[in-house]
This record gives sequence, C-alpha cells and structure tokens, in this order.
Amino acid sequence: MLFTRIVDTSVAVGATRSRKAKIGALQTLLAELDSTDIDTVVSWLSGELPQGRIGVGWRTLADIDVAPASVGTLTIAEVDGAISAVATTSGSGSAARRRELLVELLASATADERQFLVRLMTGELRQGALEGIMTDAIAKAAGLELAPVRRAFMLSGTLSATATAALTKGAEALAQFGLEVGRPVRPMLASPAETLEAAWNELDGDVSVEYKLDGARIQVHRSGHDVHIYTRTLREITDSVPELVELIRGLPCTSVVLDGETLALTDSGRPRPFQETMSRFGAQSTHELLLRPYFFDCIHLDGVDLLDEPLHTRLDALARVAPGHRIPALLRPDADAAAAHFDDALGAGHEGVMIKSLSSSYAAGRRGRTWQKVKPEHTLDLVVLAAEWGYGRRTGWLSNLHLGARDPDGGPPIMVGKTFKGLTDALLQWQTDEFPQHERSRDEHTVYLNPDLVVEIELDGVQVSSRYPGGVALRFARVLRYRPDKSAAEADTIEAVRSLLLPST
Ligand SMILES: Nc1ncnc2c1ncn2[C@@H]1O[C@H](COP(=O)(O)OP(=O)(O)OP(=O)(O)O)[C@@H](O)[C@H]1O
Repeated sequence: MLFTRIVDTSVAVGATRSRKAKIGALQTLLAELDSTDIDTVVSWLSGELPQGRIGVGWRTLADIDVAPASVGTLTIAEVDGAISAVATTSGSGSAARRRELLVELLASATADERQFLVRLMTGELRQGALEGIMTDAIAKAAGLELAPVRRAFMLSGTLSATATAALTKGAEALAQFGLEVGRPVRPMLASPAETLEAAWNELDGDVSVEYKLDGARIQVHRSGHDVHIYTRTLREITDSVPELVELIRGLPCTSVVLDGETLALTDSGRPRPFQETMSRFGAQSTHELLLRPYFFDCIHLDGVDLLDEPLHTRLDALARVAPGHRIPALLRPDADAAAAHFDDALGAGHEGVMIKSLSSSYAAGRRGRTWQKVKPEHTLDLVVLAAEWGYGRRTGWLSNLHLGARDPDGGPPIMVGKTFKGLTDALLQWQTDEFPQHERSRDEHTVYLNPDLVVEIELDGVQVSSRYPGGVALRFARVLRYRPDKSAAEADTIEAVRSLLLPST
C-alpha cells in the first residue's frame, strides 16, 4: 500500500472532532492493510516508530531544503526501510550518511507526507496517541468485541501487536495474550473523586482506603531468582534500583507480580520530594537515597494469575507474600474512620488517599471509578508549549510557561493558561538548560517547544475564557513539579480541565 494512504487517514482523523468519524477512518484503513504492514502502520499512527527513537532532531529535518514530490509514490515498506537505514547507520561519518538518507526520503515525499514524517520522527505525533480510538477501530475492523481487544492491549502493552493479532488471527489470537511474568502490564489508573465521602458512598463502603504516596509507580516481576522492575510507562529500571531487586528476591515465593509505589524517606520518616525519587531512575543514579517499596496490588503469585480476581483476594495474596511492605491501608472502614485515615495521610506528608472497590478486578490502562483518588487540592498534568524569557530578577531565565491540555482525540494540545508561580531558582535554571533541547522556534520574547514535557500544576479552579481556544482558563495556577514519568499522551485532557469549571462570577 502507498504511504500517502496513511498520511491521508492521519489528516482526516485530525480534521474531524467526531469520534465516530475518526474510528471510521481508522477502521477502513486497518481493514485494507496487508497483514505485513499492520504492525508498522499502527505504530506510526500511535506516534511511535517501530525502530524506537532514532535520534533525528527537529533542526536536522528543518534544515533539509528539498522540493516536495508532486505525487505520492512511496510505499509503506519503502518508508519503513528508509527509517531503519537511518536508525542503523552509526560510527564515523554516520551523521553525513544519515542526512543523505533523510534527504533521499524527504525528496520523494509530498508536502503532506513530509509533514507527517517530520512529526513522526521528532516524536511530536506521540502527542496524538489515539489509544482509545485505535482500540475501537481495531475491534471494528476485525469484527470483534471491544473487551478482548482492550485486554490484549493491557497485557501486551502495544497496540501494534494487538492489531496484528486481532486482524490476522482474530479472537483466539487475542486470547493468547496472557499475563507473562517478565512482561510489564499497563498499570491500572484512578479517577478523581468528588470528595472522600462521595467515593465511599459510590462504592458502598466495601473499600480499601489507602495512603496515596507521592513517589513513583513501580511494577515488579519475579520468576525464581530473576527480577525485573518497570516504571509507570513500562520502562525497565531494574539496574538502577539494586536495593529493591534484593528485597524482592527475599520474598517467600517462586513467582510474583506486584504493583506499588516507591519513594525515599527522610531520617524522620517523612517522604522525600518526588524529584529525588525520580532521580534514582536515571542512568546515572547514585544510590545515595535508599528507596523503599510500598505495594498495593498483587496480580500474580506462585504460578496463579490474579488479574481477574477481586481486589480483596489480591490483597490477601499481597499480605502472604510481602506483609512488611504494604501501603498503609484500612479495609472496609466506616465513613469516619476513612476520613481520619485521609487526615493521617496528609499529616504524614502524603498526597491524599486512594479509595478502591474491594470487589473490582485489575482493569489496566483505563481510568475507571473502581479506583478513586482524593486529594485536598486540584492538580492537573499539562504539556509545556512555550516559555517566555523572564524579566527583573528572572532576566536570563526561561520563566512564564504556556500550558496546554491534551486533545483526547489526538489533535495538538490546547492552550489553557500561563504561569510562572511556584518556580524555584533551581527549576528556572533547569528550564533554561533543558528547553532549548525541545525547541521548535523562537521569537524575541518566547521559546516555543515541541509539546513533550509534562508539568504538574496546582490550581484553584478553572474559569470560562474567550482568550484561549478551549474556552477555559486556569485560575491561580502554580507549578508543583515536572513529571518525567509521564509522556504528553498521558497529560490531562481538555475535558479534565473543563470538569473543574467554577460557576462564572
Ligand atoms: N495506594 C495507591 N494505590 C494506587 N496508586 C497509588 C497509591 N499511592 C500512590 N499511587 C500513585 O498514584 C497513581 C494513581 O493515580 P492516577 O491514576 O491519578 O495517576 P496519575 O495521573 O499519575 O495521578 P497523580 O498525578 O495524581 O499522581 C499511581 O500511578 C501511583 O503512582
């Protein structure tokens, strides 16, 4: 199939706001694909290269000055082959050779194709990860129910493998995706609760009320002596956290998969800042701060998969295998005890609590009502679109941030406000050093970024605004911290922002 067909579909999906029309366009394309192209095309449309990151930056591509082809003649296989050639060219003289390969590819591309390729190679399309829509389209194109497609995606962690199985071999192939110890599962997520009481009532008090720790998510897999540890985005960090590996090896079991949070504590037992925990996940982790695990779920134990078991059964398993490393939790507290637990969590320096239905199974990758988070403040994870140069004391630093919410349908982020509040000198310095690496363009006052950094913003609420394209603006926004554990595709959506709308005054 011609590459231009993929680009046309991507443009059509971006041009409509109708979810149905988007699914329809993807479904038609998926149904027409040769089976050998499914993997590549689904990766591309999700904003990923099958080759992974290939180290080609915005600047390199912008500097290539070739006239576009008038007709699209490239095939999917040719484009994929060219990108593979770039990815595998290394060693001395490779920069020039990689450029030659890129020039050759872009010279054969039409203007639309070129735009798609540039966004794909620089990672910008990742912003438009169309997970929800793509799972629907895969199910429809394969003539299957949505549930088995979603489940296969949760277990395989990739849409392309899910699509290939669904479209070439159908339901039976999807059912083959089981929990595999050693292969990370997409983590279960929570929805914000209105209030603690509302969540307790909604779940009929049949709940586990747990501290919500302000650390970093970990998923731990052990088979025999073999241990692997993954982050929330399924990145393996085993080598950075030897103390956790050791601790897991000591648990009384032959195989286990645990879900939890990790963080470092101060000498007085209070949580250390989130940034310090995250710094342990980097390649040059110094191991000065010891991380502790706090587990809240067990989805496999000693050869038995527990994903479909209710939470109370999974917590029993957790109590058997890691009794000393559970997150502080109360089972079936009355409403007063739940409220007291919330106060205790805040008093101990934690973020709030999670309220979880004890009868719910582990449904990964989707925010549901069976896990609800209760926090005292509103926070949103937003994408940094640009930063303005500071003035006065902040001269020379990139300061005022332009913030965007995710378009759930995969379009570019939608600007919802600006802030420079909450930025410490250390963060200002970090922004000034880091942002040029994400730069797309600049003018006298502002550096515009590729939308791939996520920042957590605390705010009082949201108000109606004609200034911003989404019709809403943040009120009293302040920066809490950056979220290197999140990609732009996981930022909060414009709908999440709108749900905080205050009655206008
Ligand atoms: N007891 C707990 N149970 C589940 N998750 C917990 C718990 N304590 C802390 N967490 C953290 O909270 C996150 C779940 O909240 P949520 O689904 O809202 O993710 P999030 O978008 O990262 O939220 P936030 O920005 O509030 O951390 C988990 O990814 C985990 O890192």
